[in-house]
Amino acid sequence: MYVVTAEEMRRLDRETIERLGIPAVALMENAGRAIAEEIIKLCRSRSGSAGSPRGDAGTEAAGTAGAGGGEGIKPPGFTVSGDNALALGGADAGHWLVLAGKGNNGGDGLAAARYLREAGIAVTLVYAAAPESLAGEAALQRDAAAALGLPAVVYGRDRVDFAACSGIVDALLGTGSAGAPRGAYAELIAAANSSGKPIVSADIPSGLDADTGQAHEPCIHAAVTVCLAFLKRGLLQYPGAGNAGQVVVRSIGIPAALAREGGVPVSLLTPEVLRTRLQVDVSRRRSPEGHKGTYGHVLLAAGSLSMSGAGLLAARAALRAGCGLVTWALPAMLLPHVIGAAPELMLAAAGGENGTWSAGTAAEVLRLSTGRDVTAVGPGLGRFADDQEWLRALWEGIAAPMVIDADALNILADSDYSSWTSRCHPVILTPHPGEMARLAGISTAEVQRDRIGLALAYAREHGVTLVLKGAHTVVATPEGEAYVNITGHPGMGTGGAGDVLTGIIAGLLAQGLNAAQAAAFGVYLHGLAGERAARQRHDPSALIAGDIIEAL
Ligand SMILES: NC(=O)C1=CN([C@@H]2O[C@H](COP(=O)(O)OP(=O)(O)OC[C@H]3O[C@@H](n4cnc5c(N)ncnc54)[C@H](OP(=O)(O)O)[C@@H]3O)[C@@H](O)[C@H]2O)[C@@H](O)CC1
Ligand SMILES: Nc1ncnc2c1ncn2[C@@H]1O[C@H](COP(=O)(O)OP(=O)(O)O)[C@@H](O)[C@H]1O
Ligand SMILES: [K+]
Repeated sequence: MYVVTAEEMRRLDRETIERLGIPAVALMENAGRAIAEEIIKLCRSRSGSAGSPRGDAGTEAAGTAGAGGGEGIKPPGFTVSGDNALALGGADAGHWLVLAGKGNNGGDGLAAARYLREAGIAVTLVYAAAPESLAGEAALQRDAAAALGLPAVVYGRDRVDFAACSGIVDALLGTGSAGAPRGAYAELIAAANSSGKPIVSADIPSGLDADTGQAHEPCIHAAVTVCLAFLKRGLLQYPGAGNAGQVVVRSIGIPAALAREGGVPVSLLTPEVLRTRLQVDVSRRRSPEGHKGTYGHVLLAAGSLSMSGAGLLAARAALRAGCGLVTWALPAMLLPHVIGAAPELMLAAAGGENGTWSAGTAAEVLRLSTGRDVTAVGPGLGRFADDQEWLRALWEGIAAPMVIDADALNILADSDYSSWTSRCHPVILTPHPGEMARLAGISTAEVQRDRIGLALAYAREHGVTLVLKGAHTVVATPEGEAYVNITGHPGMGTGGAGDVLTGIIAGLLAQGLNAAQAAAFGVYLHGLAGERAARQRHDPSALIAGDIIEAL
């Protein structure tokens, strides 16, 4: 599933209209119908009649519906069914307010209003601006609604009774919105939010930045957002993702092929995207003849006296991710204490005698990395004298992919690593927002302001695969593509969860996945395992990092 900016969306709209010759109003009709269908679905689920509604009398009259249930197989008969998607199926019809802006987002809402009326739902149009100010397709929708006799009021001139309605369609502002909502728009958004009524937003909640996910003041709090054609970046990024409610992406006649051909760089990380865009074998088939040598060997340089557990978590996660062998290099003093903690691991003393790392251990890590398929560094590493020289020696000397996490990222942030000899093998960086802030030399708040945009830019500029962790982790590649993950949950905000991810990604790299595949699939599996682990406990907040490994 493609994820677009407002600008990309406008380009795809234009191409559909100008190159394919589909009239703009046809797209708007499809949008209106999709919005109405989702509202009807919401009405049905709220009134408990979620089952497929029967259409016209024809279906029942044919006498063939309801085969099964012990009645045996009935012979096929003549059937007719209605447009079930636009039928209330016994749900309370209610009365909806349609808040319409003067742009095309408003036009979508006006088209939806006609379909709602068709389904038997009473609608009142609430214009944010004088109806005469609407233009183009939105004006056409205004006139169609008027010709049909849909009641309409103008905000500021007429009274709007929010208390009496059953729900609100937010068609005030869409991808053409700029800055914080002004005037009547702001007042309508505030009134809709405080009404307590369910709000269904057309395309994006009004007041949301469609690209960054920043919520202006005020911004609609939607129960459902019917996103049109392609998912907008702002709906995936917090806080916007929190304002959107349940997001449904509906097709309106803009072919996905246009996004593909047009090089839209961002996708939602789904099994289908993993299979098709990233060509990952998500079934993780193993050859019947496979042996531990087939599945690769991870070297992990991690752990120190106060953070040995980080190394252990990463090492165990790499094994659970399916690699053949894991060697954990750690400070010599720790080694006797972790023997047996995970009998499947191989241990190698590489650090200083006092349980910490030292610059002089780089030579030993380099030696250990020979013949290993991947080296992961960072979990529980700590900082030490001349650690920049240490990391530089590994960066320049390890002839295999590297995963760099935790304190190794902080070392990198303190280094001018663009001046280091460039590597022939890929690097995956896995920062959380705080580490990302140090790497990019900005504040954490600035990192969170547009995670997708930042990840794309940083990965391209530095030639690395970047895993920007946190809710909706972004994986960005040096080639300028990005994948946004939505597996996982806030219960995974627990010490060591990131170390587990490092191990998973390293384990996948060892099995021959390329950097983008290992990062994306690793992030996806990590979130999925977190979900599964949470289900096994009574509350997601009880999750600890080790549970994620066991759920892999
Ligand atoms: N064929 C198509 O094009 C398709 C379009 N589609 C739909 O159209 C939407 C995009 O429509 P759009 O480009 O007309 O912009 P839209 O979001 O309605 O807002 C523009 C209006 O808002 C106003 N305004 C702006 N900022 C403001 C603020 N802060 N506070 C107050 N007012 C503000 C601005 O007024 P101005 O500032 O220019 O006076 C202008 O009048 C898209 O999200 C989707 O729903 C889809 O159905 C697919 C087919
Ligand atoms: N709200 C959330 N939703 C989904 N995943 C989350 C959420 N909070 C944290 N995570 C995931 O948990 C992991 C935490 O990693 P990190 O902060 O590096 O922890 P640590 O350094 O303790 O190992 C990351 O993979 C992150 O994406
Ligand atoms: K909207």
